[in-house]
Amino acid sequence: MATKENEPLISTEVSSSETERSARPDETVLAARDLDVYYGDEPALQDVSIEVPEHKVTAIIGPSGCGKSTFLRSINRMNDLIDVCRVEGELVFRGKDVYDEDVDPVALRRTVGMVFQKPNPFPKSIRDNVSYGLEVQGQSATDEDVEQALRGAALWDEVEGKLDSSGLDLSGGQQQRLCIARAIAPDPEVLLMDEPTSALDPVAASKIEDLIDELARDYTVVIVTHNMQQAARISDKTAVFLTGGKLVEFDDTTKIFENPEHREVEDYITGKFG
Ligand SMILES: Nc1ncnc2c1ncn2[C@@H]1O[C@H](COP(=O)(O)OP(=O)(O)OP(=O)(O)O)[C@@H](O)[C@H]1O
Repeated sequence: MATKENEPLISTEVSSSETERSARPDETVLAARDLDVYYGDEPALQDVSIEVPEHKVTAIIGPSGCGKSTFLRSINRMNDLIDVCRVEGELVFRGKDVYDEDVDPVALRRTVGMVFQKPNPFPKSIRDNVSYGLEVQGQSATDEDVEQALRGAALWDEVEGKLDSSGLDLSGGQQQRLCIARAIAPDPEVLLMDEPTSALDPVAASKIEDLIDELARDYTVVIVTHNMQQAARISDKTAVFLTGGKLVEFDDTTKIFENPEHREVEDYITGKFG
């Protein structure tokens, strides 16, 4: 759908590191091919095909109930925990279908970590929260591992010297960065983030956005967000799901926000529906 020249629907100003990232060629690390997901007989995703590029930020946007979280949970098989959920089609990570019988979901979740909407640290010390990320995978965590993960989550400077205090005593934004530290401790390749800033105040949210930009240097990030400005600011690629769990458009973020192909996408982005 063409828009008037020089009139983007949403401004997609990018930071310098995003420009560096955008200049890198896309190398697919994760691909959904004709993916269908059902809850009982109800389809939540229909015929979704998408190629997620390595070390870039891919945003998943769309109205409530269109299957964004379902898609994210399909990638690291969190949907396995829902009895009525059934997956058809392919979800290939580094050439291997994650639904193959010989894939261990726990090992998969080490490589494909997840951060949720509401910060959910355990009622344990900051150190134990981070160590858990490794210990759940059967590895022990050294002080260096803990420091490295906290540094990676841009939290170290705020918690150095109080690693034994409770993770629950941190602010909401710090708790979310602690959850990110827990997710990156086992050194995953992919980080799935399900609306990671929607429970935070704008300052805390902005810190997480900056952090996501940093994280994309080391990890491939897939983020679900309701906030279109956020998707425009931080992502390289954007996938737009619309009602019925269909992927309507997937392209460079600038293209999606400045000149989408589909009228439904333009209507969604300009707030005409959704
Ligand atoms: N555990 C479940 N059991 C049955 N149906 C479910 C379950 N989880 C999600 N659904 C249904 O699947 C569809 C997609 O839900 P999903 O949570 O993936 O959408 P979403 O786009 O992430 O929504 P939101 O933006 O509101 O979080 C919805 O119709 C929802 O009701």
